[in-house]
Amino acid sequence: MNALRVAGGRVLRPDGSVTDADVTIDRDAGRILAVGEATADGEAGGRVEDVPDADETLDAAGSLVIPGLVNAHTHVAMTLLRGYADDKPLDAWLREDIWPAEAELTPDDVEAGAALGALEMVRSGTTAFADMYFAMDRVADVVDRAGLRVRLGHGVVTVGKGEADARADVEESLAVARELDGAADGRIRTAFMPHSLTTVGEELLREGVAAAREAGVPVHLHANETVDEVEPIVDERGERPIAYAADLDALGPDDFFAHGVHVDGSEIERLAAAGTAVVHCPASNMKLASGMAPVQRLREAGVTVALGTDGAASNNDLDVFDEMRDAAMIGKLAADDAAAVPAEAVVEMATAAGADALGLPGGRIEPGAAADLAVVDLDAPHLTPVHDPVSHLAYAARGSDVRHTVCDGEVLMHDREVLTLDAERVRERAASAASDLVERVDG
Ligand SMILES: N[C@@H](CCSC[C@H]1O[C@@H](n2cnc3c(=O)[nH]cnc32)[C@H](O)[C@@H]1O)C(=O)O
Ligand SMILES: [Zn+2]
Repeated sequence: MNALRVAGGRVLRPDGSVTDADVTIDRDAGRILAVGEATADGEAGGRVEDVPDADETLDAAGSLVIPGLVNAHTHVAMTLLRGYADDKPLDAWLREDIWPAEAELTPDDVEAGAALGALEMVRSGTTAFADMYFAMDRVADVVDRAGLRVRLGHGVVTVGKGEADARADVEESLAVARELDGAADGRIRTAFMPHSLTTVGEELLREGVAAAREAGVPVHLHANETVDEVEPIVDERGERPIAYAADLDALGPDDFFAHGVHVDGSEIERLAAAGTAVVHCPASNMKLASGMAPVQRLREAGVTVALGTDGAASNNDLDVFDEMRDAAMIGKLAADDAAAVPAEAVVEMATAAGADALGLPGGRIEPGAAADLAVVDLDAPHLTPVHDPVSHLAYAARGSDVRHTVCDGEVLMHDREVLTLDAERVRERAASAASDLVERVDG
């Protein structure tokens, strides 16, 4: 066996406690073998028996070992549009700026943007994400190379398209979902991804969801993001969006919806009963002034709530630490209660709940779990003193505090050096793709 030991750190356990422990990983299996009490010489010992000698050790002294963070909703190649169009509401932002720019994006551009996003995620301790975009074979290549885990899908938009183009978009999404599932040694999983309940017509939604059920892949879409999106559904159908989703058979236990900002009590009950997860994207919701998701109420009702950055054009970064802080802050404001959405809750949302929402392994540091973790350097002024490491994760730490990132037993970043991607090249390529893109759009 090839063993990797993350030694000498403090480990965040699934119950939210933090203990001094070494984490021993079976690299071949990509699994955590043991979480042992650390001894003076840094060897796993104490209560853990039969822990193999390490072939490689990652130093975690003075650091906090946490599950790899999960970014449960993004459009990773949108890093190319970071800062391209700001300060507009969703509908105008998409129609006036983003969609016209995306119409010019080539598969090479998507690959360049996805590589930049992957670099950003590895550097900030994210090991798994959900991605809705296009040219998904290119995104899959990047994920494979970067060593990350993903649930990806081709996003379908049918508004403004003719029947043939609309149908082809649905077929593309289903083909991606069928063909890429299980790629990269199983690190790539897929979903059918209609963009939203208003940007895809009813007939194609119904057909696509039925085909997704047949293929055994989940459904991921944007739901209840803005008032402007909820109103037409209510006006035309006389039912709320989540009821419409249920009517489409899109409200299943493996499905996960982004946003869930404007959900009423009946919709919260339906989501909870169906076991459909909600991906809260607080920064995007604030930036586009979409509204405040009722996170505390969703969680109290038993809905699995994960965290997502959404695309870098509405955030404007892919740092899940920021998302934890934003979720806690806006959650308190929305509930008018400083005790709402506490530190432990957002940490759980960014780890175990994220993995559960996406149906991916990871999210917990315990024997048998996927070896996906991040090591956060606590040796920094803004993290001193350490009264409560969980508080720091939620409120004070940032992505740049991550020293090491491990996914599926592979070290993706070691002492802030990304091993799987050439950081310099990735940045240069993305910057030049972005400036060429803007020239094409404006010219
Ligand atoms: N095949 C589609 C592409 C859809 S990908 C998913 C889409 O979601 C868009 N998007 C990004 N952030 C958000 C958001 O917050 N709400 C809704 N859509 C978003 C993104 O720009 C992208 O166009 C087409 O032909 O246009
Ligand atoms: Zn989105």
